[in-house]
Amino acid sequence: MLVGDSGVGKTCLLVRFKDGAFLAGTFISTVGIDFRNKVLDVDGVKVKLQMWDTAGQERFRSVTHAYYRDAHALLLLYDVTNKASFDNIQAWLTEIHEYAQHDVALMLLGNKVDSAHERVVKREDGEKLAKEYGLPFMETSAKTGLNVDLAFTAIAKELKQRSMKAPSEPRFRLHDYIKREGRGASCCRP
Ligand SMILES: Nc1nc2c(ncn2[C@@H]2O[C@H](COP(=O)(O)OP(=O)(O)OP(=O)(O)O)[C@@H](O)[C@H]2O)c(=O)[nH]1
Repeated sequence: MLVGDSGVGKTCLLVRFKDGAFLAGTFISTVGIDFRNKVLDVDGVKVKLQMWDTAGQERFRSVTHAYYRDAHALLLLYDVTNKASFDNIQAWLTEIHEYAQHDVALMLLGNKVDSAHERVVKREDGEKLAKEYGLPFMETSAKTGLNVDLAFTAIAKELKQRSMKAPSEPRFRLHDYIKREGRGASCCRP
């Protein structure tokens, strides 16, 4: 499930991952909730991701609350060109702790890094916040595709590991994976 303020790029990130395209131009805000499926091959196993795109607007909050409970993973986004969206991350985390399962896989993403001139949230600020909460963190761009596949693949690997419960397999470590694979990605252990 993708969550975060309105306009941070949740729908665009999802469309980039699903279809490899970027929705440039008019911003059409999500109404309520929407979903898309994608089947991934994760180390030889087919993983079907059902990805829920939530509306960031406050007026739809009660709708999205109902979906947290069933989410296995959450991508929490802010927009690096919008300070308020970053400042609101703590409020989103409070909401997540209230409504989501306590062991939900959670990742923090700072989106729109292609807009270098408009950036107001430094990468280090994202890293610091992620470290504070023990979250894996990456900067992404739905426009260029930077780290988009990586974010979803890392989550898919984590979910596959959790559902297979194969003790013989080496434990998948999401933090280490994104640190190794990410372009400009970083991770922060608690
Ligand atoms: N430059 C740039 N623009 C982006 C990026 N991702 C999204 N946008 C733009 O940001 C605006 C909002 O994108 P959406 O994906 O609709 O935002 P959202 O988070 O789904 O918004 P809500 O549905 O209201 O919650 C659109 O005009 C997009 O074109 C990105 O990575 N880079």
